[in-house]
Amino acid sequence: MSFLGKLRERMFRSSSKLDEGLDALVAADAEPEAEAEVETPPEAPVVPASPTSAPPVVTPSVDVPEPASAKPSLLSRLTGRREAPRRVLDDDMIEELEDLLVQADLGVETALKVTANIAATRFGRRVTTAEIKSALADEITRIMEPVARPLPIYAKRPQVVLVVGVNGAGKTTTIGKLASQFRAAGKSVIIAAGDTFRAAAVEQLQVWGERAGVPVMTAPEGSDPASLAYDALTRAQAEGHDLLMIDTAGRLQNRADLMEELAKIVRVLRKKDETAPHNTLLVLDATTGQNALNQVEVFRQMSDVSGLVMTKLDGTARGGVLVALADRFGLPIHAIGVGEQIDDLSPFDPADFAAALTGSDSA
Ligand SMILES: Nc1nc2c(ncn2[C@@H]2O[C@H](COP(=O)(O)OP(=O)(O)OP(=O)(O)O)[C@@H](O)[C@H]2O)c(=O)[nH]1
Repeated sequence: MSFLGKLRERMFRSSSKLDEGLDALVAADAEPEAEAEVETPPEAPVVPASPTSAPPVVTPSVDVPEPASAKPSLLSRLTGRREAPRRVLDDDMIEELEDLLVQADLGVETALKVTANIAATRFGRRVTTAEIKSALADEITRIMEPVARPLPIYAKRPQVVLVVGVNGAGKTTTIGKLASQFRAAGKSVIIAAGDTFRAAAVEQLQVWGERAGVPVMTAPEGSDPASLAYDALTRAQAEGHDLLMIDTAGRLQNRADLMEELAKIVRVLRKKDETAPHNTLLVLDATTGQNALNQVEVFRQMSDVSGLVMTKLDGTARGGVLVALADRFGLPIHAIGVGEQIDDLSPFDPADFAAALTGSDSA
């Protein structure tokens, strides 16, 4: 199955609220085709309806508005098939679209920006659901394109990747998936189980290490994570590994302690390599919706976050938060998690994501 197919199937398996909402948006107030009378924007040229032309092809990039009072095409009258319902894009519809986007976790700021851009070239026009979905997908793609960047791989060996995020966000799983992908790409990887306070977290990482075929360095429960990080970097250098991935604790309950713990890990890593860590990956759980924005703020205060991985995009209708994140922070999005299996981590493709989120066919 193509990535888009898989993403679509998984991302909103439980419910595609935005997709359904957009369908309802136009259908709710659709005008009978032949009766719609709206004012054509004065500056817009009017395209005469040709009696022999096919039903209008809906493309968001066409700036020429539909004639407001267009009758059903000859083809649709002959075949008796209904054309797609249309609704005038007016203030009411824009407001409803904004609400829909806010509900889909794009956040108020991003929702307003996106709808304003859609309205800029279409206000007063009679639009179909497909046109709105496609326009929305284009806007989302435009926001996301600058941030869609795979985890950079440097010539520097070992490249140290610090992985941060709250408990349960999917750090361990993501480290396992990434390690497996890097191994498949011929890189040698070593993992350090830096959440030394939770035996279960260490065990889980060992399971993932086995699955990925990658060694996992551990330390006794309750020992200093910075000391483990130091030992792990020493070993990675001695054994010539390409990548060292360091898991960390995610106890936000005691923010000051966590901040000190992360700072200390960075300090000791720099004793061995002053350029380390080379990446600080923040793992976020899509199902937390807008809370993910707060987590970025908090972790940016605690560490030098260089990129994001968004997990659990399968089966949530809250994936829109990724758009808000891209719009607000502009941090690179390296990958997205779409399941619990080892190969369920995909590079982030903005057009595919936008198509899956909106239910559009434009990708
Ligand atoms: N559906 C789904 N589940 C995921 C994904 N990524 C992680 N999970 C699940 O989320 C749960 C938490 O993942 P972990 O990797 O243990 O999270 P963590 O951040 O390491 O959490 P702690 O070990 O508590 O610090 C596990 O049950 C994973 O299987 C994903 O992309 N999709």
